[in-house]
Amino acid sequence: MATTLYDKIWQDHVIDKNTSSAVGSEGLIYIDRHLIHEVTSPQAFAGLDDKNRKVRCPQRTFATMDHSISTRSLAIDACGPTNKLQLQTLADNCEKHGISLFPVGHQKQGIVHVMGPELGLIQPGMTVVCGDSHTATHGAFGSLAFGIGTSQVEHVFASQTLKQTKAKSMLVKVNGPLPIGITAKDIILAIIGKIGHAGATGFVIEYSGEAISALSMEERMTVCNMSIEAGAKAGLIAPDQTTFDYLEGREFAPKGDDWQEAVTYWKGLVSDEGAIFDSVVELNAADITPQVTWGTNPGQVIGVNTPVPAATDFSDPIDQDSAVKALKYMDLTPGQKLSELSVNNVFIGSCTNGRIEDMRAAAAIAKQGKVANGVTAIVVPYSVAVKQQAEAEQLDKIFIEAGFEWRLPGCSMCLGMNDDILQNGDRCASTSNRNFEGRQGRGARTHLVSPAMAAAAALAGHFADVRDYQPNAQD
Ligand SMILES: CC(C)[C@H](C(=O)O)[C@@H](O)C(=O)O
Ligand code: SF4
Repeated sequence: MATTLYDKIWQDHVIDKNTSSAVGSEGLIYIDRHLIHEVTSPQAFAGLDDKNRKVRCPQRTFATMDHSISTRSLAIDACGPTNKLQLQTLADNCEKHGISLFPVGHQKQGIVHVMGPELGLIQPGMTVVCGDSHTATHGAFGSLAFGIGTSQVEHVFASQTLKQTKAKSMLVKVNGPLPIGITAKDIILAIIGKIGHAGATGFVIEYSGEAISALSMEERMTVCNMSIEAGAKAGLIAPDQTTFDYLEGREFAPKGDDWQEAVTYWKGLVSDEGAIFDSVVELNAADITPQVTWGTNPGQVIGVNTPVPAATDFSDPIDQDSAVKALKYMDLTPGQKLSELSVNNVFIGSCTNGRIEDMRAAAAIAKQGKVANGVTAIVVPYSVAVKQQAEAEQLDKIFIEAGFEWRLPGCSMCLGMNDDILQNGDRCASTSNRNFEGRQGRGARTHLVSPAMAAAAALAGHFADVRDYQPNAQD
């Protein structure tokens, strides 16, 4: 029978091979990689300690510091005693249980969803979990990756397994080549705009189509990262030559004969011709324009040249209600042009868009002008490796010269668990993935955009169509 990529990974990981792979079936699955950070691991470690248990597979578990760290200083007490305690607790727990930790200042430190791929820890066909909702990022490698709660973190620590319910499968096809100036971020925002922020609830999404196949690994990670913002359990992209080229030679990738054997296995990790999906959604890449969220969920999104909608534009009463609330919170008027909307903050970073390619795209715009008066713009690479690469390319100099701040890696203003917090009434063009009320600070207003769009907003002081900037500025 023709099966999907999701079915194949499920079947390869259910411990009892008699487990059904029908939607809704329950199975105990083996977990290949467990990633942890300072926020969701302490209670799980405490639970283990209470029961006198050990971490079953410390060699499959990797830790980093990302949420509670400063982007201005490497000192773990730079953001106060509570953050320091959280970070020190992670260090103590990793030491006690023999888990590799990449702390602040370490060459391999980065946001948890990036650290794994950069090291070659995430490979096609694996199951990957982390106590963090954006774990779906790793699906870009054709691995089944999803966020888990703290009690599940404890379960994985103790047993390296997890009870799971087989989700439904959704195929999202993005047909045709991507137009110039349109990025992976615009693709995923357009998808969420089409299906809604809960449109994939109960599903694992597989992304395919010409526009997806043409993406780099890092762009694929951007797409999969936001699967959760459509409500999906996970996002997947079948591995191909782009995946193998990215992985080859990375620290934890298989080597020699093991590499050849792995690639042979990975090549089979595709949905079979004729595999049945529970839902199929199609988009034409040519129709995608630079996206900007206007509301307070990532599905409330429009093209940069589309006027702000009115609640009455929506047919569903729930969407209408949510639009009324969002317009009020965001202080927007129906019909308003985004190009007339001033921003006073710009954040370029996060696990969605802190990649080297993002730094390059933003720098290509930044070199065309200066940050507008009254705008604070910060650029936060998502890992030490990206920071160093960007500095080797002198992108930091371009940003600083244009009036942006160049910071140390971490989650930063994506959710402000450090001191990168917006004030009441601030309006921010942000490359992160969530625009909920108060996400970047109480009363602050977040508009999700691509890195190039964020940089353009920084220079203009309001939203601007990145396609109006000179394309050859990237040279
Ligand atoms: C702090 C963490 C548990 C949280 C998540 O699960 O996603 C954070 O990363 C976020 O983006 O809101
Ligand atoms: S960058 Fe944002 S979304 Fe990503 S892990 Fe950190 S807080 Fe969560």
